[in-house]
Amino acid sequence: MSDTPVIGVLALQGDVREHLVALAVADAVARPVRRPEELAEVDGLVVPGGESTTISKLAVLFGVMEPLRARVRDGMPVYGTCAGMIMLADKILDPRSGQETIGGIDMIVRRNAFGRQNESFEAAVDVRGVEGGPVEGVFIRAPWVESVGAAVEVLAEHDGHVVAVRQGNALATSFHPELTGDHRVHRLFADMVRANGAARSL
Ligand SMILES: NC(=O)CC[C@H](N)C(=O)O
Repeated sequence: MSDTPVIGVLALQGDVREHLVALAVADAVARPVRRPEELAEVDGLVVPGGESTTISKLAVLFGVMEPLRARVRDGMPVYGTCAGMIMLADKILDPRSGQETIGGIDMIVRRNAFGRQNESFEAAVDVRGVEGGPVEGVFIRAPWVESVGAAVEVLAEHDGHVVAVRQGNALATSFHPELTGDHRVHRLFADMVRANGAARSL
């Protein structure tokens, strides 16, 4: 892999375009991914925000769910925002019927958790590993992380709830940095993809 990683955005449903733009700003080559052949060609993957039940069902329909699980198990860097965070949870509370996840992060996530209190809101969030002050967290019917296993690093909390985590090469945020002009979290992820590529070519 050259210094410019190729990062896919799972393009089944959700805010794919915004992630493609954010990744390009973060000096990655960004591509939509729908099919297993496209997944095989990327160095890392973003799972966007949207509606997690729909993304789950379409992933099964497009035959990409098992390949996604295999690549995440194999250590491909992956970043999920909002619905994407839900997709990366090993377990979700109150899943809709037929809703599956890719998994990869040992956490239990509650869907629409902030929604009951506050449908959508913005808040300054300090994210460990992101330099230069808090990021603007855009929360839209956002999940929160109810509990995490020992291998999971908590990167941020809001109102006493965990909203950003990392486990190895998997990163997830409840909020949507792709909807702001501040792409520091995407840079952090692009750096994770670069570091993973460098480690593999040793
Ligand atoms: N902004 C979002 O991605 C919302 C996620 C949505 N509430 C879900 O459960 O999938």
